[in-house]
Amino acid sequence: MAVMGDSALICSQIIAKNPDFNSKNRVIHDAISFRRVCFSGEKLRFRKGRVGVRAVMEVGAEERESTGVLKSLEGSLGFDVVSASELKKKGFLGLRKTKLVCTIGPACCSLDDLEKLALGGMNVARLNMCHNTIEWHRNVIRKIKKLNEEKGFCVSVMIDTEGSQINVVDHGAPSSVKAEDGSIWSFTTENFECSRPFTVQANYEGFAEGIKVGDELVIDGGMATFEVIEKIGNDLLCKCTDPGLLLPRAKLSFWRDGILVGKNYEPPTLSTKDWTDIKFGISEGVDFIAMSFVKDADAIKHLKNYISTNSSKSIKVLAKIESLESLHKLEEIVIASDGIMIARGDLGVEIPLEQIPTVQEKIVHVCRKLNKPVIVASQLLESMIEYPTPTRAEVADVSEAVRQYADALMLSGESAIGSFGQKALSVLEMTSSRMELWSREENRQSVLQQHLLGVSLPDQIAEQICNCAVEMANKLGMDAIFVYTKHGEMASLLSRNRPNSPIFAFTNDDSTRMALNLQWGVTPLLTDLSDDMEFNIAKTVDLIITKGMVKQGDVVLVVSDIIPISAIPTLFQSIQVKTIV
Ligand SMILES: Nc1ncnc2c1ncn2[C@@H]1O[C@H](COP(=O)(O)OP(=O)(O)OP(=O)(O)O)[C@@H](O)[C@H]1O
Ligand SMILES: CC(=O)C(=O)O
Ligand SMILES: [K+]
Ligand SMILES: [Mg+2]
Repeated sequence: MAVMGDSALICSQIIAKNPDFNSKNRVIHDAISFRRVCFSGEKLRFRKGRVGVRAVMEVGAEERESTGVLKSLEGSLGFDVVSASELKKKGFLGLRKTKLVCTIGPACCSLDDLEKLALGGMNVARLNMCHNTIEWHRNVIRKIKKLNEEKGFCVSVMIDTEGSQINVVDHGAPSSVKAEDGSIWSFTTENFECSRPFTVQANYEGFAEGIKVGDELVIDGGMATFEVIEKIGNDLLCKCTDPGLLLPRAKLSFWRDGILVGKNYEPPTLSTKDWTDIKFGISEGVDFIAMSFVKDADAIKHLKNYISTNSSKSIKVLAKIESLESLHKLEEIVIASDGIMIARGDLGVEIPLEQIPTVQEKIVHVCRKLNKPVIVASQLLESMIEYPTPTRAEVADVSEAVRQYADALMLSGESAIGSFGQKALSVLEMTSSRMELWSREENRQSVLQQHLLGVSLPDQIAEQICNCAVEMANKLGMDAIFVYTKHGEMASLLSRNRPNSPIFAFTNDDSTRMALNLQWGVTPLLTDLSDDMEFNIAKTVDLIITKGMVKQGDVVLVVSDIIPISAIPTLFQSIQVKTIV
């Protein structure tokens, strides 16, 4: 077995490097089903029996902690540094369940800043391709990967496409411009000199197509409103009817009789620039691509097909719900995608603001029903872009998203350009941990409504096993759930039930590990998995004991769906209970 070979190598390295490794380094080990005292340097017999292999593991783990030389042993357990230290400090129930996404921008792109965000609990770094150069993004991605590799973090990378919304390219001023009541403005796609006042350049050639005199042009969902008074070729002459600010890159939408118009002649979901950015993301090995302004499932399917033929690694495609159309086709989009982002910023431009809370709750619910991770994004702690404390209303908004059981929360400008990005992250971290604890203590968890996802019998069995496992873990107050999973399916089915105990997902697939970073309550661990499930379970439980992460009396529920060693072509799906003695 591969694991035995690796262990033998590690053991001989220890002996060679540490001739005076003495009895003080003795590892006294309480394991599940046996007790064994093992000395470093002891001649270990390598045979198929588990005792020999375990003994080597123990010596190796102790050695790594005393000198930090043998990183491969941390690898054999697969913990990232942040989860490992949280677990040691706070115990199983202290692990945060809600995942945190930070948008990386000029305010947090140095190696040092990124490391601070990683230490602060950032699970996913988001790069918005609307801003900055490809070179800048490449640099940031490489820094994150370097931190993961060299410092033991596990931060996934997401790129977010620019998308094809109609927005302002130029309004003749470096920052914002005020539109006064009754003032007349020309909206054009022509590139003009900065000296031309009252002129706004839009980014899309066909922006005025289908627009009629009398239609309303709304800026950023209500920052300012104009009435179209004349069409001159491709240009629109408009009168300001509701004064306000025009910001750089402000979004334009058209309304007729209180209904959004102009959707038939909008540009495609993925522009030429988006495809360039997607190719870049694939070449840099990002973990997620978030698609802006998704209209239907087709664009998602198209991108997923493209990735499956053009990327050597599996990259998850997230659909951003930020238009009226995407709300109308919500279920088909959720089914087609690998996850959802509720992009409340642009969504608030297309639907009345007072509808955002209920729409958010509905999307979170649909995602949980269909088992897709969901991110709540935009303006969570907006005031922290400028101020060091959040408003009470912002904290309440964050808590509500956690109470709704969103998988993840996202910082945008708060981290990208804000002065208090790390502090904003710690507000998310503390607020979500507090709400999770309250929900558990008050027994507020909402039970998953029965909705069978699986079509084939093995899928249905997996789903039922996960539902039962969580029910059992909650009822019996189990300390942790361990799951062994190749593609993350079982882990996500467990997460979907939002158990009280944390889920440790052991996988030997790096892209599965990085994708699980977005799933509620899952700590993904990259580890060697052998075909022998009993061996995997024994090995991982042992290592966790050795590293002081469990204590006597802890009860762990183990769920697995890996083909057993006999290579009989059947899936072996099981629930086991392990008590640490
Ligand atoms: N890479 C970057 N370089 C420069 N500025 C950035 C960068 N990323 C974000 N920002 C700034 O942070 C602000 C918030 O960022 P974010 O990407 O969340 O914008 P958004 O408008 O919510 O997203 P989207 O464009 O996807 O709708 C942006 O308006 C921009 O000023
Ligand atoms: C995140 C994003 O795209 C939005 O809120 O519009
Ligand atoms: K974007
Ligand atoms: Mg958006």
